[in-house]
Amino acid sequence: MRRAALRLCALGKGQLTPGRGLTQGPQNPKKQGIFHIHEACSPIHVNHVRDKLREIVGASTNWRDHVKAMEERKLLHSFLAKSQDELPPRRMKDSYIEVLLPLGSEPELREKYLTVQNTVRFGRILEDLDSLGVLTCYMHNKIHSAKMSPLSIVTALVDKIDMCKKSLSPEQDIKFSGHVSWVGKTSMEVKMQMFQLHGDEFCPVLDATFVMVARDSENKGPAFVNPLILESPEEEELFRQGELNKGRRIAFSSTSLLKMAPSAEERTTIHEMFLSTLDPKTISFRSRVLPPNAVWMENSKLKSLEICHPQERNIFNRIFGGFLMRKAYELGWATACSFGGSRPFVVAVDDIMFQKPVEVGSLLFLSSQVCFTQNNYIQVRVHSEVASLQEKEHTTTNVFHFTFMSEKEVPLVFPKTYGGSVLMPVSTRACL
Ligand SMILES: CCCCCCCCCCCCCCCCCC(=O)SCCNC(=O)CCNC(=O)[C@H](O)C(C)(C)COP(=O)(O)OP(=O)(O)OC[C@H]1O[C@@H](n2cnc3c(N)ncnc32)[C@H](O)[C@@H]1OP(=O)(O)O
Repeated sequence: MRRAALRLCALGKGQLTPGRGLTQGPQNPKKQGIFHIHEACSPIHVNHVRDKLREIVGASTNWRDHVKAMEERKLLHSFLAKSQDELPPRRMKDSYIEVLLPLGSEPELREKYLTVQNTVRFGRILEDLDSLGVLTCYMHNKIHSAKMSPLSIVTALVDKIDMCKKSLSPEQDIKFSGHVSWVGKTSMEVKMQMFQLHGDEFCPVLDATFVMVARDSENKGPAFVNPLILESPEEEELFRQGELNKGRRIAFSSTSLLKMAPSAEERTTIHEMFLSTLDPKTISFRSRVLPPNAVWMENSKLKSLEICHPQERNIFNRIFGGFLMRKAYELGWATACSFGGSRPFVVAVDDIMFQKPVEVGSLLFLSSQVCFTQNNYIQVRVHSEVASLQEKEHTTTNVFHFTFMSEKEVPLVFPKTYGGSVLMPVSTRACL
């Protein structure tokens, strides 16, 4: 949570420009990143991405046959490598894909992506990014002699998504691109970009970094991925960033407030915030009052429940990560909207960790709250838990962090409890 907080701090101070800046003019996407490496690529239609994934994995098209399809996948076990050295290295361009979302030319498709404010549903974009990320990884690990892959590739982490534009038009075509930019032993980092047609050029609107993990054919244990060969200084730099990201994630998880107490500076900030909410008319620690233009964090909460029907399954008969993200995002958006009292625009998404798969048939409990605000910015945390219909026990599957920009300046949020102040990014408060 603390890194997301620091990003908001930087946004508030104008230090951090999401992506390439909100007012970016038209650019030629072929000139960016590693685009020039694959000039001849023709984009896949967005509807074909899932069909391709289904073919690669051999997933059933109806729920009735899902057990049989999974039994067939067991046979692919023998194609799994015993070590990474057995696998041929791949270039970044081997996994490079472009996907077209023709909102401009296909009005029937537009309906699925449309908001009532005549913008594009970001939740749908999250679903497309998730599917594209997985397809990119299958391209990287493609066995040319086999139609089906022995790997089950799952989303482990949405490291970050930065929007470079406030809102997207539902009437202009969108193009996605993605490629594997770093590999470990069983994990891969994927970089994705999104562009929207403006005049006759595709302009950048979003940058995303996801981490995918390869599992065996039954999705029960880890599986090796093909190594990566680097062909230019640009690719070496992307790979180096991937290494740094891995190190940062390890360091970040070891400083989690679930594992260690707040630092002296953080404790001081928490205490000062607590003191600022004490009623000056009493000398009691129990008598709390809100400072002007502030809201108790607890009063910003919204909750929802989803039943995870088979329709929302992924190719491995678990619940599709993109669906979980869409539902969490929409609850987060509603939380920001009701808190700020005006229309929020998503600015960034950080650190969505997929800790456990969600089984089909589970009950999905989402709970969302504002955990920090600054000027027009609202940071929302959505916590997701599942329970089966039979067992009452709840298990956390994800924690989502969304940063929104509201049309109007928003109130401050104050935690009433120690738990609330730990959720609050104290390091961000310290930088106010
Ligand atoms: C039309 C009809 C339709 C028919 C049906 C088809 C329906 C189609 C509709 C959907 C289509 C699209 C589907 C596309 C698929 C989407 C994917 C998903 O949904 S997936 C669903 C959503 N996702 C899920 O459900 C996943 C749930 N999570 C899990 O299962 C596990 O936490 C785990 C497998 C991710 C890691 O398990 P763990 O025991 O920790 O594993 P290990 O210790 O063994 O480490 C292995 C490697 O992983 C690394 N690593 C680990 N964590 C992270 C991290 N946070 N950050 C970074 N890295 C991480 C670690 O460093 C190591 O790397 P390396 O050193 O080897 O390189």
